[in-house]
Amino acid sequence: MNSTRPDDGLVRVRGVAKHFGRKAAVSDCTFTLPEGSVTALVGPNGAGKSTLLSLVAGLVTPTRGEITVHGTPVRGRMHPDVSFLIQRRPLYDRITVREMMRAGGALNDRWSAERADEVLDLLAGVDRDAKVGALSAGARTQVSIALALGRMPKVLLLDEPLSDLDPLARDETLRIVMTDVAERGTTVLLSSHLLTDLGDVCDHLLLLDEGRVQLTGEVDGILADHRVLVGPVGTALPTEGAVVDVSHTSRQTTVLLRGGPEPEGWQAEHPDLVSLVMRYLRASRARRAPARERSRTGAPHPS
Ligand SMILES: Nc1ncnc2c1ncn2[C@@H]1O[C@H](COP(=O)(O)OP(=O)(O)OP(=O)(O)O)[C@@H](O)[C@H]1O
Repeated sequence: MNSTRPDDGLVRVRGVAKHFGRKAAVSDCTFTLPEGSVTALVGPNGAGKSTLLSLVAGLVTPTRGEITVHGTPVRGRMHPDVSFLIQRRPLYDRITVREMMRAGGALNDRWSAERADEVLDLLAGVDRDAKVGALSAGARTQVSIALALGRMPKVLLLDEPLSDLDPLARDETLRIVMTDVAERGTTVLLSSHLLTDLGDVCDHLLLLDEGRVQLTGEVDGILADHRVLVGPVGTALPTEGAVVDVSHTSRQTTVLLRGGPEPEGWQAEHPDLVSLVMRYLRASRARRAPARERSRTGAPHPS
């Protein structure tokens, strides 16, 4: 019986940190992934996304904190309900797709050849007799996803599944993942820098910066909690809510505001996912930039 209440989330991460020597790759991360949710994991290079995915997968042991899947701790071992597609698809190029699938069956205690086959049959289908090394980047990704889903996971972790793919292959890869979500209610955590591709498929967002969670929750709620304000240069910044990012042209100032009432003197609208994340990323870069850069972009000084 599943002892996890729905509002507990299928995946729970509490106070998790991971240090590599003196470097904190992930610090004090707390979030939940509700069952059946599709979460975009975004953040600048080096934010800790791959480390966080490896922690949830159980491939890396946290320095502090606890991760559970379905109430069972994940610590230093791959959880049976989790599949992880790592960034560099580890496939054997010299064998055929059929042999690769057989290897998948031999290496996993729980394996559905039928499920893996279904994934290979999606879209144009993958030739089982082709050598893995001869496949296109899109077909390689499809084989990797077939191997991941053949394990019948409840949680699918994807690290940059769309990198190196052309727009059609990106779209098709996301369709394969979303088919699994629709048919089996799989919970997905997916890291990517390709924000426009994520907007259509992700209902939750996890934004990391310097190893820390900046935003987490339902996309709709996060967007509703933010406003993009546009006003003439010199308009006083809002005093309520949190100013995330400020940018100027010669005539107008644009502000990303989190929370607070709609301020007077500004034109306000809620951002879309891409503009929200872009403004957080720019604010993050400005925080790390020298003071000279901060004064050029008008970004707020780190508090
Ligand atoms: N095995 C390791 N040993 C030492 N440092 C590491 C190790 N793995 C990651 N790091 C460091 O931890 C930080 C986070 O790295 P990580 O790869 O998780 O970031 P990321 O958000 O996935 O980056 P990218 O978008 O560039 O893939 C970086 O500073 C990285 O250099």
